Amino acid sequence: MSLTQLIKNLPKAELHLHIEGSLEPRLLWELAQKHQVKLPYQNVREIEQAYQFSSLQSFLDIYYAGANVLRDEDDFYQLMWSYLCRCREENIVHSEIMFDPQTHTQRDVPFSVFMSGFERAIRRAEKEWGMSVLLIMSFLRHLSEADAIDTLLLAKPYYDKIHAIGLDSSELGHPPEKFERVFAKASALGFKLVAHAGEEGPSEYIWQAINLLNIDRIDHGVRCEEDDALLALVRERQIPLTVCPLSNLKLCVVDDINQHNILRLLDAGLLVTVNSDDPTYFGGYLNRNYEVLEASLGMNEKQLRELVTNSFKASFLEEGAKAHWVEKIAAA
Ligand code: HPA
Ligand SMILES: [Zn+2]
Repeated sequence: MSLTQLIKNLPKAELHLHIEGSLEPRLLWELAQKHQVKLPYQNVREIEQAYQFSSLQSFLDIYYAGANVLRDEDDFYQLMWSYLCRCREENIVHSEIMFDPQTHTQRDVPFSVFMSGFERAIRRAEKEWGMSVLLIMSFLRHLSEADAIDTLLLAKPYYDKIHAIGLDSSELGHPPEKFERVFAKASALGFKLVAHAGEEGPSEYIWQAINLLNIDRIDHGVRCEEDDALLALVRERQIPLTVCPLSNLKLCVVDDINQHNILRLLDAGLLVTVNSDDPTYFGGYLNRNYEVLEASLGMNEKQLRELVTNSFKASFLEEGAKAHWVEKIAAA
């Protein structure tokens, strides 16, 4: 079997996916018409052509503008449903999905609207094909810690629907230490913790995410390689990194995909995983990210199997479920 076929066939978990970053240009266009939101584009093609980025911020500006078409419960249902159907096609059997509540509450779209849309789609996918989904509520780091604390309080009626807390948006100038207290509160409430660190920001931000926020997992983290002591710690503690190759290319975190360090980190014994981040903006869903590693970095079958196995090991699934999928991968 070719590696491309094996990528398709293996059951996979995705651990770093922003649901707002899975908004397809066509749905964006349709929802803009539905709600009479004026877009700076004349058609779907022009939306696609606007997805050229030079930095994280240049992407975030377009990403937040796109999210502005999400207004009612059915919009959030359709957004989630489209991604989950894609998971089914790609054999992603488990996904830990981030959402940015502040992107919506700031526009007066309340928790009840987006949470019920998400939930309706998730229940359907669980029922129809047994997919498992966990939600990660992410704070926008360009906003204040007080705003994050308010958001944590607003989410109270939905705590049983949320598994983990995350931190995303503009990294530079917004270090993890800014959110130390709200992460401590979230931890006391029993949430798992993740944070974007070391994507555009320096390795110092990864230290802070580990030592001050006590995260269970680092999103991106590719810049850990710049600090030997950090690299050793991440390896020793097996702190998972949710790496997103196409995202790193599109946001110029790496100049060339041939220079990506993901396989070097894997071969050095780190618990690295492959993810799509914001697939409609970065040119590919999960399988495409694996395919790029084969085409550009020469990923072999052993490395592929390790990466896919890691996606379950690094997940927040219970040990029994992890062992189940690890066995399935070995047998496939
Ligand atoms: O890759 C990302 N980094 C930071 N914030 C984000 N919000 C969506 N995607 C990203
Ligand atoms: Zn991300």
